[in-house]
Amino acid sequence: MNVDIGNALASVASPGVSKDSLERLDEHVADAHERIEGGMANAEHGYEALNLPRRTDPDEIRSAVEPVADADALLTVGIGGSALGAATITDALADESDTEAIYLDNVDPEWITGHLERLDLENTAINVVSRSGTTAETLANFLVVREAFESAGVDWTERTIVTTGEAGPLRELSDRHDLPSLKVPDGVPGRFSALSAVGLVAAEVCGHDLEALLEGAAAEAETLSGSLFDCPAYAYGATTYALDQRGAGVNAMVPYAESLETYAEWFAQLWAESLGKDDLGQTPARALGVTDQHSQLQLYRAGPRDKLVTFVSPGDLEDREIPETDVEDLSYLGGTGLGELLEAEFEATEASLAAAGRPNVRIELEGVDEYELGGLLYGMEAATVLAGELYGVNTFEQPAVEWAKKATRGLLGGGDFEEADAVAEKTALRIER
Ligand SMILES: O=P(O)(O)OC[C@H]1O[C@H](O)[C@H](O)[C@@H](O)[C@@H]1O
Repeated sequence: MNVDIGNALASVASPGVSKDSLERLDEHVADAHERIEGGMANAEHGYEALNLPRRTDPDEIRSAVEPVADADALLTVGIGGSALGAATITDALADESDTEAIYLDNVDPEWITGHLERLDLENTAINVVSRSGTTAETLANFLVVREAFESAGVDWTERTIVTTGEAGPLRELSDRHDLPSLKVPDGVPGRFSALSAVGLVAAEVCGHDLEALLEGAAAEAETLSGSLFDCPAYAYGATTYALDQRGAGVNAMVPYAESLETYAEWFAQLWAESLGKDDLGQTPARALGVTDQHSQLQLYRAGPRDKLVTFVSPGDLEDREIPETDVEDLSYLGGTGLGELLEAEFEATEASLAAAGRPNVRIELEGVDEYELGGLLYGMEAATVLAGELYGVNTFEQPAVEWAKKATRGLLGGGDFEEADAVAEKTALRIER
């Protein structure tokens, strides 16, 4: 990926960052890079994720999924980092696949029932993913899915792959039923695990090229260096950090490709959980080009000056011609392509923000394929790690999320957790109809 930070400069935007400030920040980038390189070399928790392009073994994944390789549908049961990386990949590359990829990452009972009633379970495979093996939503959904398979007379043990940590309830269950299983690599937090089995099992079942995904990521890894001016990922991490320091507390991720909508969800988790701590962090927002030009753009161009917009330009998409028309006012559209229109809208929107002095950054891809996607995922992970170093936070923990997990467990009688008491102590001021 390439990154263009021109529209984030103080000469264009406010808040903006001057070239001089970026040069001063570059000294901190050099220190941060040294820390990151050391962490990678010593396989330290979190930093190890940046080694995945070299460590992940596609053959191991291929052999684990062999028993279900012919599935018409793959039900991935997982949440957060155990679903969004895989979903980003299979949604982005969906056109190349005959297998329907479904992600059960919510416990909405009607929605789950709808999927289970609709699918031909005999030709459906289950991909259960949980790093900890204890996440209530994932385990509950798995129990429900399992029972649906049993009721339909389908042997779920023949149709299930498990990806989890070394130990825990899901590992035990997988051992007990002798299920094909893969391990979430040590030192790799869920939201950084897209390029491991966590993200790649679904990609393999859907027929995507794992080697190309990893090669794209490895090429991005090659760019990591001690200067933001030599490394697109660091340029992004450092610029967003500098803009946040100057008041851009919101980062709206706006891919200009329908296929990358899920990528914005993945990025939101990565950015929010990694950097949102110690009263610091930048709030990720999600939007889609061109659709949200007609809903959110007004706010981004004329609302409070607290936002950075990050565009993802997908490069050339396979175009579709817009037919000629004899309606005079529409004649400018005839003979062009939808892709051309998309590109023009993107450039116009980018220019409109710059003209209003609103900071924006452009991430450029050369198409949406495995190689480019691998580079994008890796690049944004590296950007996040770099930003975490600059903020001085612990990028790889998420203690604030654990609090609500304990409260939920306490409420359901799954143990004695003082966090659950806070639910009963809620302050109420209800206005009734
Ligand atoms: O993979 P799991 O252990 O099931 O965790 C799934 C998700 O749940 C948590 O609440 C964390 O905040 C996420 O970072 C994690 O990705």
